[in-house]
Amino acid sequence: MADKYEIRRFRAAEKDAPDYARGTDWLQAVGFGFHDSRRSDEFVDKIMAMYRRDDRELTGVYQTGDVAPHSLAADIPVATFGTLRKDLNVGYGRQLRTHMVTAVTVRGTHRRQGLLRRMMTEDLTAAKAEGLAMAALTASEGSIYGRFGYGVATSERSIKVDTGPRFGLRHVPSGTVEIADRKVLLELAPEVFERVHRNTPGSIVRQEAYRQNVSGTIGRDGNEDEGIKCALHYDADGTVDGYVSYKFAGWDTKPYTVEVVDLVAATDAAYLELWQFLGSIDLIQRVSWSDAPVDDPLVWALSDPRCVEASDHRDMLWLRILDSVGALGARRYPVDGTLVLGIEDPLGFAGGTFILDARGGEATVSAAPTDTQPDLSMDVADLASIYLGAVCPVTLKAAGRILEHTPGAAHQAQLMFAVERAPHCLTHF
Ligand SMILES: CC(=O)SCCNC(=O)CCNC(=O)[C@H](O)C(C)(C)COP(=O)(O)OP(=O)(O)OC[C@H]1O[C@@H](n2cnc3c(N)ncnc32)[C@H](O)[C@@H]1OP(=O)(O)O
Repeated sequence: MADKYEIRRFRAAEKDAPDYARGTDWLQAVGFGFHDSRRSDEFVDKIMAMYRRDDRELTGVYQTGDVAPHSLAADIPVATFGTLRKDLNVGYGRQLRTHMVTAVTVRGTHRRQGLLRRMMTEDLTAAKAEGLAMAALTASEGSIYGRFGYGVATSERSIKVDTGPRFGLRHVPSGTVEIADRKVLLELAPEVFERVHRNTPGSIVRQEAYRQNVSGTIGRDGNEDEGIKCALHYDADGTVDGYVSYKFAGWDTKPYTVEVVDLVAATDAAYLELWQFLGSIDLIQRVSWSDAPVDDPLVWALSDPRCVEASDHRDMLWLRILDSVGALGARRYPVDGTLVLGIEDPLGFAGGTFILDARGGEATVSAAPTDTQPDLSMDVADLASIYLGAVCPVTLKAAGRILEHTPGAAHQAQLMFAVERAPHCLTHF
């Protein structure tokens, strides 16, 4: 395979740079892999500008020999892989620089020849060599990434909220909500998100596309999205501490529905009061949101919790630990304790037996002496799953994924890996 394909890595170039076309070819290959329509040159320009702001690295796999007559040219990659780096909130406000993997595609006529495996192992090897302890992705299918050591670390779900007569929250507003021009979100969305990110375990800093999309500046087709509407929440001092970006689903959708595009609230009050606003929109009987938290205060604040119809509970953030000592040492632990963790890593990045000793919130992590018996043993993917406190080690033990050698160790891990509030990741990438 090595001589049939060549891997090239590069950054998105400036519009006038000679190698700008390399990035646009790469992007068209990504679009093809996800069954998108071919994007206009103007849209591609906008995406490339956003990629430059994120400082993404683009990886393409190219055919080295002659391509079949009439088929796509050799400079269109047969496989793509993109990466960017942002901070992950690992609980109690602590941040861990994370290698984010996205835009993974292999052209159908070149699939199952090991191209994904080659791109992934080379990329993770390079990230580890640069000192990163964590990689992350969001997956198109649940069956692909476990083999590479990724584990599900947060989940999300879709909700439909009945905003008819039975809708009502047990909450006395402390702030106010006003409608704004959607364009204000270009500036405000990153500011509000930054506050939310600091408060939310499992949150990853957002890529440039978010503020463009939620403000309707760059819609799904690359054009302005005039359907986007925006409401801002102000605290008692008049500071914007939350927003909702939303769209009306149209008069053909019954019951009449508003779809939440993005709901970001830096305080509990802002969250509930934005829902009070959504529940009060005239002519609307339903509000839907596809990125809702699994553990949602809305349900508990409603007088009638059955106003919320939840569906499609699904994996969201997948983590891949590249350095067990680095990742475990980055966390804060709410209870004292010592655990010896035996970690299997088929790719050889993070395996070994480690002593995790937590005192007063801080951890000391060290490689255990040879022949030390672990309290718990697990695959590196399972360590990733319990890392943010969203997946319970006792449940993974019950599932046969974590082996408990010391009675009570799984429960001890549950207590030690707990975080201050339910993890939720509002960043899709
Ligand atoms: C982070 C993201 O971007 S998520 C988006 C992922 N991309 C997509 O879903 C787009 C459509 N799919 C594709 O482009 C390709 O089929 C990919 C990228 C999923 C797989 O690429 P390939 O080059 O065919 O994978 P590769 O040959 O390296 O396979 C590696 C292993 O994964 C397995 N595998 C690959 N794809 C899948 C899948 N969809 N489901 C289950 N197993 C899979 C292979 O069987 C192989 O297993 P093995 O090593 O045990 O033999």
